[in-house]
Amino acid sequence: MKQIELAVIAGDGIGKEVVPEALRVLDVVAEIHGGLKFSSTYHPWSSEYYVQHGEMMPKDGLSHLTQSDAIFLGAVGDSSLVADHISLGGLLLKIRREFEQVINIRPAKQLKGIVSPLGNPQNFDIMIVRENSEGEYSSIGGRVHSGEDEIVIQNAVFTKKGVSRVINYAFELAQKRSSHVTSATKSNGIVHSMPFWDEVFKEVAGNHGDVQTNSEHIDALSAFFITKPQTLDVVVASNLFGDILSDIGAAIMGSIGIAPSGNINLNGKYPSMFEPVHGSAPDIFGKGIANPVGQIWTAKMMLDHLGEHEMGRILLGAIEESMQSGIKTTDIGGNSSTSEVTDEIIHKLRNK
Ligand SMILES: NC(=O)c1ccc[n+]([C@@H]2O[C@H](COP(=O)([O-])OP(=O)(O)OC[C@H]3O[C@@H](n4cnc5c(N)ncnc54)[C@H](O)[C@@H]3O)[C@@H](O)[C@H]2O)c1
Ligand SMILES: O=C(O)C[C@@H](O)C(=O)O
Ligand SMILES: [K+]
Ligand SMILES: [Mn+2]
Repeated sequence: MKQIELAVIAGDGIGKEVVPEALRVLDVVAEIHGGLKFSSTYHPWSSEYYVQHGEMMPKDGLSHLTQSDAIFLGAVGDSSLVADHISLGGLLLKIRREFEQVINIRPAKQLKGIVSPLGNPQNFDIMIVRENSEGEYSSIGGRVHSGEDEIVIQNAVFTKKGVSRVINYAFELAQKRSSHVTSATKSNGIVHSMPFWDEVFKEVAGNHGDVQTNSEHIDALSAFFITKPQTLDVVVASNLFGDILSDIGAAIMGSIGIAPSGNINLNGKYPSMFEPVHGSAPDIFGKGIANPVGQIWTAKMMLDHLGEHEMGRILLGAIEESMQSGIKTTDIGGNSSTSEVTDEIIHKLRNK
């Protein structure tokens, strides 16, 4: 029996609704597999936890996660309780950084049974490779003086190590796909970091002669996601550009509610973390209508990461069959509840 230890952080808002649903699905996956068992350790770290304890997680919180095979997270953020930069900084971004989850992979492709809002979507299949540890998300800078004299500085950090690492990852991934990498740049306006990004991209491209490349400014590339997504394969981007592109990728698939992601640790020192692209969606929390597909597809990515590719393939098939049968939440044009969608996915899984 292969025992998989999961550290589970449902977090805030709809994270608390979709994580239990995906765990229900994973238990069925284990049952069908026959030789697999998930054992979950739940951590209540969230904005509510902050209100009670004055911090998003205990001081030794990370040490509770190190032994797990993977971290399975929902969403973090409840600005009615804690400012977003405190809640995300104290939990989500802290885990990404301290566990050296330096790459964030976010697929955007058409799923059977889900209608893209694009008029002519032409079967796109994109993988966004987002730098996940530095760039625009660096907490370097500060605020001085006040009122009309206030000065605010936010620095972006781009290291040779970090940039070449994410670009190399993108090229290696492209070699397993359609062998094409698009770089998201903005070297016409951001005059230090982005020309540097372009140089590193060229250098890495030179070592991967079999991979086709192009480089697009982020504004134009954002539009290409809408006008010609079928021309994109792997898209490599800095932390902020990758964040924005992944919401566009989710939108052209049909909803932010279905997009999955993996925060990948490459050096094996710490576990990787899997979470949907979406946040805590306070506008729909508590209504039972959150789309669980993002969290369940995320579970599929986690299965792949844990070497269970066959189960991952079966799970994605079950998601697509459920969507084709019309059991969907309202964000993708259905009228089913969160748990009805999960039940249908489980039903399809059992009939595979
Ligand atoms: N990785 C994360 O944990 C993460 C990601 C994004 C935002 N956040 C946080 O979440 C909070 C809300 O942020 P936001 O509103 O910018 O983004 P959001 O992704 O939570 O919501 C954006 C819109 O998408 C809808 N939506 C999101 N997930 C859905 C789902 N599963 N099913 C159906 N509809 C869904 C919401 O109802 C909302 O209309 C903030 O505190 C933010 O900081 C966290
Ligand atoms: O990384 C962020 O900015 C948080 C959230 O928007 C995400 O995409 O995970
Ligand atoms: K999330
Ligand atoms: Mn985001």
